[in-house]
Amino acid sequence: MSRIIKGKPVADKITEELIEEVKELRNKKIYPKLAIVRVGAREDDLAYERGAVSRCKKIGIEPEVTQLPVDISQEDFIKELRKLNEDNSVHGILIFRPLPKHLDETVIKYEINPEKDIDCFSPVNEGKLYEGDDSGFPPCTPKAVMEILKFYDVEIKGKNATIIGRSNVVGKPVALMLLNENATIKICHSKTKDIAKATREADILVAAVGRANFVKEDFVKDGSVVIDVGINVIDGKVCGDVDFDEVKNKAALITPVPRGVGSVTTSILAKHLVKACKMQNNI
Ligand SMILES: NC(=O)C1=CN([C@@H]2O[C@H](COP(=O)(O)OP(=O)(O)OC[C@H]3O[C@@H](n4cnc5c(N)ncnc54)[C@H](OP(=O)(O)O)[C@@H]3O)[C@@H](O)[C@H]2O)C=CC1
Ligand SMILES: Nc1nc(=O)c2c([nH]1)NC[C@@H]1CN(c3ccc(C(=O)N[C@@H](CCC(=O)O)C(=O)O)cc3)C=[N+]21
Repeated sequence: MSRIIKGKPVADKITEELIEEVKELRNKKIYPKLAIVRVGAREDDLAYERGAVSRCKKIGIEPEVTQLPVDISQEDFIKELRKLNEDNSVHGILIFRPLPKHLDETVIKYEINPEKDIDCFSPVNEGKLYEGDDSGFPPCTPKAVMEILKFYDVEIKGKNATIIGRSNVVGKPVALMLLNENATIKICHSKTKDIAKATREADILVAAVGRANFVKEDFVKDGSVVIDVGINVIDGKVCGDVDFDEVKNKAALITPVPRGVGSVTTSILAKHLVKACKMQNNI
């Protein structure tokens, strides 16, 4: 039977520190504000929005959601983004990804002000992440995964880590962060042949696919650590990428969904927002 490693204690620790920091800022009449940009109404975006808005309120950060139609043109999207870049009351901007296919992320990412880019969309922050320069903003979810591993004393050095998913938001950066901590990494994606073979050798398995119950018992090595990043909504219920009932008998440690990685992601997001706010106020 696995030990279930929840996100809550990790998120609570970060949240408590931030409550104090924000109190001090508010005493100085500085009011941290997060702008969230959502195009359409994807279920996973809505789950993030709920989590992020309630986390911000708990901490004393003002959340502001800009909701845009799913068929918005690239030109209009960029106009909205420029407004937020120029708005001095906004300290950080989170754009939910993936964006609909007709919006070109490779163009849009050059538009976001890197100083407000608290989830590593801008090539400036991507470059810093690649270089291991921590003056920028690494992406929140990969950072949340690393914080969970650290909190529960999981050794990374010398371990085999397999990641399913290679997006710029989760898969690729989490692989880079695990590599920086001296894991040996393998990245799987939709063109990978025999994913189960690649994941069975993993001491640490990170699932970021976006498909409910994708990871079955035969994907998992006995005694491994399974981190489920996926957020899927089935019949109105949030579930991950891992078939929890099957895998719970094999893994040593496993994160649940909900109340796993997602709750830590929102607290890292809040931490980045406070960092951006302080930088913009020369604190
Ligand atoms: N808990 C949290 O805090 C967060 C959760 N998420 C969730 O994590 C999941 C992944 O998010 P994100 O990375 O943004 O999603 P993307 O859709 O951008 O990427 C999904 C990745 O999974 C791969 N993939 C899709 N289908 C298969 C398959 N059948 N076999 C193997 N690989 C496959 C894709 O491969 P290819 O590249 O070849 O297309 C791609 O690399 C989503 O459920 C999202 O909601 C995301 C961010 C934060
Ligand atoms: N640029 C970008 N970065 C992301 O990190 C990103 C994104 N776009 N698009 C959408 C996905 C999804 N995602 C979630 C994060 C937290 C919760 C979260 O807080 N979940 C709570 C439950 C929330 C609820 O359902 O009410 C939990 O797991 O306990 C959910 C989903 C981040 N994503």
